[in-house]
Amino acid sequence: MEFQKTPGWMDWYTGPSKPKFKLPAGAVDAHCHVFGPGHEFPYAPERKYTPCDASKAQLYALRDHLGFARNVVVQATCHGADNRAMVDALVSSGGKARGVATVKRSVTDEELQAMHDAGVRGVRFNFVKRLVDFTPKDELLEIAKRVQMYGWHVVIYFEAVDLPELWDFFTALPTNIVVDHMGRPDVTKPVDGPEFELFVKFMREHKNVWSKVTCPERLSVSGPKALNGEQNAYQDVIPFAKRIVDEFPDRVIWGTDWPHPNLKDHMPDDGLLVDFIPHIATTEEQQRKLLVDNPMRLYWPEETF
Ligand SMILES: O=C(O)c1cc(C(=O)O)oc(=O)c1
Repeated sequence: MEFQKTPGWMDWYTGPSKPKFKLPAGAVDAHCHVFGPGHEFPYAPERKYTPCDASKAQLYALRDHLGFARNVVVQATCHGADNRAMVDALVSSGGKARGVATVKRSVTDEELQAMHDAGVRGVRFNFVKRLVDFTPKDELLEIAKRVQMYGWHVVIYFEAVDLPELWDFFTALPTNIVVDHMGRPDVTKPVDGPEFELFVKFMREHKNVWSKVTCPERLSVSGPKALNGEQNAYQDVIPFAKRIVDEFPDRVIWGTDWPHPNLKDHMPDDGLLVDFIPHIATTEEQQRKLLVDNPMRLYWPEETF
């Protein structure tokens, strides 16, 4: 099957630089995706965008180039609840990748068990309206209760303005919760203003809530962009991510978000994105927790003690 990319689609950056920041041994890229390839793993009919292909081989080449040891491959919305491309990436990783799936209420126990055996450790609930159609909350709660039996967690993706309305649902979830991209704060608002304070309160009052301190390239308004050797990229995102790392050092993880779906302004050099990390996790201890200890606890708990 031939797929036409969404008009204006930005492809991932080829030939990323080598990071200047040396990742700690065993670092995990805990948020990335595979797209297709479409001829092998067709994009879902209900998708809201059609991406360029981004294969497992290309993802794992990037892992090695940047110096990561492992990946967490998160089901992208362009594949809907058809997890084959993501699961295929996991089973061909030699144990170096685990995953987060998207499932419907109709998923069977056998399917959940097969995904668990392949390395899936979470499900993703998406509330970003441009990416998915609405799923009723009682369905999601039912799914959360079922995956809890496998020790999985729930990844949630939402916009900061929607947190008040989603609060009661999120705080009723029985599993660990991992928030994508810090709940997408509007970084033109103050880091200690009411919107971000609500997110901090969410984490402070609920010890089962973790955050990915990811996607400065999506959230930044001021830049500068992670291109052309820039070592001080995305200045306006730093106070937000740093605040979360400082206050919750044991509940944060980091990932590239490669291949960066739906960027409109620029495609970052992934090597320079890695160089963003020491601006938000400023001590060696914070860096080790963010990149190794925390993602290992969530995704490879059997290897930690
Ligand atoms: O902001 C986005 O467009 C986006 C999309 C997806 C996805 O389509 O799964 O995943 C992400 O992490 C971010």
